[in-house]
Amino acid sequence: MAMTVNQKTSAWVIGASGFSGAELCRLINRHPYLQLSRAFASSVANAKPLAELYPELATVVNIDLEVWRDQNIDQDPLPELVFLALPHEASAKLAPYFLQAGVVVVDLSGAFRLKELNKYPEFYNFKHPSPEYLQDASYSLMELIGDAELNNLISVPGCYPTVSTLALAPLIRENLLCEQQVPVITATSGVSGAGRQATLNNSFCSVSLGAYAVLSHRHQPEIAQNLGREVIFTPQLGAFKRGILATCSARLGKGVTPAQVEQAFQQYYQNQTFIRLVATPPKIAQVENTPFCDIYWAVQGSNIVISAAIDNLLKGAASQALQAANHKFGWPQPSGVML
Ligand SMILES: NC(=O)C1=CN([C@@H]2O[C@H](COP(=O)(O)OP(=O)(O)OC[C@H]3O[C@@H](n4cnc5c(N)ncnc54)[C@H](OP(=O)(O)O)[C@@H]3O)[C@@H](O)[C@H]2O)C=CC1
Ligand SMILES: CC(=O)N[C@@H](CCC(=O)OP(=O)(O)O)C(=O)O
Repeated sequence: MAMTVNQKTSAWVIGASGFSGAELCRLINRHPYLQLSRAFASSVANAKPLAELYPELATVVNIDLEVWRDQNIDQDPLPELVFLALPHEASAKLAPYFLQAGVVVVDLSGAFRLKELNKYPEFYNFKHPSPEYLQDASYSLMELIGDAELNNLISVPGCYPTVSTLALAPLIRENLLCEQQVPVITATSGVSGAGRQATLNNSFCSVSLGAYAVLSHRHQPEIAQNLGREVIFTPQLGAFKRGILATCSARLGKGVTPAQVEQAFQQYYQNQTFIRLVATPPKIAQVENTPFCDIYWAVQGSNIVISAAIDNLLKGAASQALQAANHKFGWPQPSGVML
């Protein structure tokens, strides 16, 4: 049975020891309508106060992490809302149990983002354990879904797809891009995008600006699905902690003017709290630790370059997840999101 604590809606975070999960705990902790009732890690070593893993949260978020066990679903009073900040395959297995118990699931992984089942073995390297949920999952790029209702399974967009889609969607939806020319997206992420688990590739001495997963990254089909057309997407890893800067280059359709481009961006985003249309190319520092996506564009003849930036752990993950929860439960969009 779902639980409401002190008039607030009860929420769990599973994966709270990870980077996105910890950000979520921080945001939920001061959300006016949500109560962070429990938070889970997977390893016994992380069964400790969250602030011991993230000292900056000391006196800010007072919660002890518990070790997640599947029996929690059958044995414990359940929350109304659960955030899954887990590896993709773990989310794909766990989400159905909560859904069957009537709990709203906000999943930060890629487990339910793609509608085509056969993309999972190809891009995620696993056979999907719960394919029947793929079509029902609501993909929550909030600035582009308008007033559409969200189902009980909410799939939060990936970090690169968030910034890339927000940069290109108004132009594509308004039919302003040349059909024959494939948009090219090159995006550089900070190392926190790879999660908290230390590996040689993300260690301090190894990271040096470079491309990876060229023409094979799992976010390519997600961006293409969002935009309804092919893109060339190249992710890069940069030697900084957090943030993504995406550069999108494309060709405008015949006769399309800079004024039409301006109008498209204004029409889509002028009332969106978390999009800022900026007059100079954004820098990562201006969006770091914020829930904003900053978008700049320049047109020369029929060429257009859009430069957009987000914080991967907030707009690319935790704050965007809260935007979706706010929409689902009918709370004002900025609740718990605006810093
Ligand atoms: N980092 C980013 O920029 C973004 C991440 N995401 C997505 O969010 C999800 C979390 O990412 P991130 O925070 O980076 O990941 P981390 O690697 O930092 O954290 C993963 C979390 O999941 C827990 N966990 C791992 N396996 C299991 C399991 N089988 N059952 C229960 N808990 C488990 C870990 O616990 P423990 O620490 O104890 O092992 C940890 O709390 C991923 O799907 C990721 O793709 C989405 C957008 C951006
Ligand atoms: C720098 C880095 O490694 N970034 C991750 C993407 C970030 C992420 O967590 O991906 P989702 O948004 O799909 O969950 C990667 O390329 O796999």
